[in-house]
Amino acid sequence: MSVVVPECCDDLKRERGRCLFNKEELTNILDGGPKLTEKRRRIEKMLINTPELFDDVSPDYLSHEDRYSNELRKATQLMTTLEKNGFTYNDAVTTGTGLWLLMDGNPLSLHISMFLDTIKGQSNPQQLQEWLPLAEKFKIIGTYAQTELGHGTFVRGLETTATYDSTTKEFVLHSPTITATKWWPGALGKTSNHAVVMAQLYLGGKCYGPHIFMVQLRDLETHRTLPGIVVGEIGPRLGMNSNDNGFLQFNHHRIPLTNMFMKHSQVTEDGKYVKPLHSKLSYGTMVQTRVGIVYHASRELSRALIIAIRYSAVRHQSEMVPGDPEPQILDYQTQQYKLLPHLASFFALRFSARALLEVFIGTSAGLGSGKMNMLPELHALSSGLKAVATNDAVKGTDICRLACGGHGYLSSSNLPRIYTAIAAGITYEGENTVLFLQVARYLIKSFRASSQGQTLPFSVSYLRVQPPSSHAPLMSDRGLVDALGAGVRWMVGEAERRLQQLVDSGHSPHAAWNACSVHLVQCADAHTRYYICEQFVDAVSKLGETVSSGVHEVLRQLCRLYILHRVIQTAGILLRCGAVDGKALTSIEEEECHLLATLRIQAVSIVDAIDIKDVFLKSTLGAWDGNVYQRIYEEAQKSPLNKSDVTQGYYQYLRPLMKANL
Ligand SMILES: CCC/C=C/C(=O)SCCNC(=O)CCNC(=O)[C@H](O)C(C)(C)COP(=O)([O-])OP(=O)([O-])OC[C@H]1O[C@@H](n2cnc3c(N)ncnc32)[C@H](O)[C@@H]1OP(=O)([O-])[O-]
Ligand SMILES: Cc1cc2nc3c(=O)[nH]c(=O)nc-3n(C[C@H](O)[C@H](O)[C@H](O)COP(=O)(O)OP(=O)(O)OC[C@H]3O[C@@H](n4cnc5c(N)ncnc54)[C@H](O)[C@@H]3O)c2cc1C
Repeated sequence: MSVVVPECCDDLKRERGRCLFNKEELTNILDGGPKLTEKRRRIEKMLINTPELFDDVSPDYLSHEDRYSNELRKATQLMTTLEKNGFTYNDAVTTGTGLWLLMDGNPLSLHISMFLDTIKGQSNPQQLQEWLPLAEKFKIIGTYAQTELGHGTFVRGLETTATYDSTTKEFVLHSPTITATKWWPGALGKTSNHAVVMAQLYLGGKCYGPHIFMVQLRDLETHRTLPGIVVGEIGPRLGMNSNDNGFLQFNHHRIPLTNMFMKHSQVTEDGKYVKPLHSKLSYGTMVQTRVGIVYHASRELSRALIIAIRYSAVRHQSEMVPGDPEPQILDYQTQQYKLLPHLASFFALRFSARALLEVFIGTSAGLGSGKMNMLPELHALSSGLKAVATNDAVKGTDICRLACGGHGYLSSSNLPRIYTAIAAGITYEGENTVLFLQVARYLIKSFRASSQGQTLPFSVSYLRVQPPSSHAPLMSDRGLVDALGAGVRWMVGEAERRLQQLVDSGHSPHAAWNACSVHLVQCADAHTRYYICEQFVDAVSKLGETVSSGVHEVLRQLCRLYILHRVIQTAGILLRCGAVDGKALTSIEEEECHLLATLRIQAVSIVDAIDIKDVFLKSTLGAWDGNVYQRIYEEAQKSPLNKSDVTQGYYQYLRPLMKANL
């Protein structure tokens, strides 16, 4: 049974008819300018015209092995299509487009991200010349092998050793225990023939801490594992099952001296160690990846929002007024409250991701000329934003799923897959609590430095002990952001006081730190969100002069909603430090409800402006035409169980049970 699909259902037509702003202009802002929109669309067109990039059968119906092969087929096709058409894999990553065709964890993602980034960021000139062309042309395929069975977070605790043998000018890589087994790296199991491996460097019996090594794992002709190496796949996971996350053990495996990445620290032929300019430069690939994850999280959240908001405009349920037709569920205030603050979050994250990228580019340029002073600021910002972005994207995506009721639980809605993919982001690339604790360390250090009269770097300058008083009226955007800043300053001051009190009463600084760590994580979260609010307000006010009034108004409303929501979430702290009073909070709550109703009218148009095509949304609930029920029904027909009326299971199990004398 198939029906003629209307261009777009009446509900969505009506929603789109109410649009009060120029969608294309908003699309351009989100992309970073009209040229980037145009480029993204060119890539999309090319991909859409490549049928090999699509699934014949939903991966849900494939075996574990077939899922992997199918994803590998698409990933390799994607890389060749991009290359042939004059684009790079980076174009597919930065626009999000290509990856959405593969997104259940694809076996080349670690190669095009962390493997290449390590080669670019950690190689000396000779290494770069040797490895980069090979990796860029896929002559070698690699991954980033750091985490072990026993340690992921605590990089200094890794157990894999790289012991230098000056007689042969080789490193001997070894996994001395079961817990030293590398565990988790994407594409390590079956795809990669190389890996960048984090291992403890030993010279003359002394350990110099974790360093990075280029290691060939498999023969380049036969793809068989090399002697001295055991490698395999770790088995099914919550999601991302089309990637071959792997394990790896070394048994006194030898690699040449020149395979240690030597841009920052070096080992000479006679086994002498040359220190890097900063001891954490070898963590550079992680920092770079965290910057990218902020974008990635915002993109995944936006996919979920498009699906849930379009569906909420199509779905009618219950009676708002007895006897009236069933309303669109988007008309319920509670539905608006579920979805619209997350829509505001998406914009906030997108603008913050851009600001972070600029800090990253600036810091990297500085590193090139030996300037290390921006590194702590970049580490704190990238850690905090990675944690907030993934936490919020996971929460927001799940709320989108719940907001779609039962149908959100269907695989064909694509919400479960978006959720499981982004859920991993809370853990990988630095578990979020751990990253927040790194931010907290920076906050406390900055707060103490300020007490001693030192000038603070820009992202923490508002923490200075005697800040200038805010002149903005409290209820203005700036006034509320200042109030949030005052709240964070109070929290950090309180954390510092508690730490000091514990130390004064005889606790060691480390024990005191652990005893305050719940509060410290809250400080880091609040600080990062304050930064995000600032970036959002700045971005909207800067755009003010350059964009049409309709677009500016929508952005202003989204920014306002983000700030109001944040103030309500932090009400307890803001009341305690006197930054707001109960009366102000009541009016903020009322304003938020009013804003939800205002934004609701534009909600479908706003998600349209995010401009993600149906082939990338892959959702029965979120397609442009709103033809939800027909799509769900047709997807169900593809279930292999529907191939026959009576399944084998009936003959094998059900019938014998029915015939048994129980
Ligand atoms: C994409 C999908 C695939 C996924 C892939 C993966 O997951 S791959 C696997 C991903 N795995 C992970 O992400 C693992 C997560 N774990 C880690 O990254 C590290 O173990 C750590 C950062 C938690 C601690 O590191 P540690 O024990 O070595 O350090 P410490 O705590 O003793 O602090 C000492 C000082 O160093 C400073 N500092 C630290 N890092 C940086 C930096 N990058 N830059 C600058 N500075 C940095 C810190 O602020 C402190 O400064 P202070 O206060 O003294 O001035
Ligand atoms: C899908 C996926 C893909 C991955 N891909 C890769 C990859 O390509 N390459 C790679 O090398 N690794 C990869 N990883 C591994 C990932 O980086 C680690 O899992 C991550 O760094 C967390 O480390 P862990 O698993 O040891 O967690 P743990 O550190 O054991 O965390 C467990 C709990 O302990 C808490 N905890 C730990 N330390 C502290 C502390 N100091 N203070 C307070 N609480 C603490 C954490 O907050 C958490 O609640 C991947 C993981 C996943 C899930």
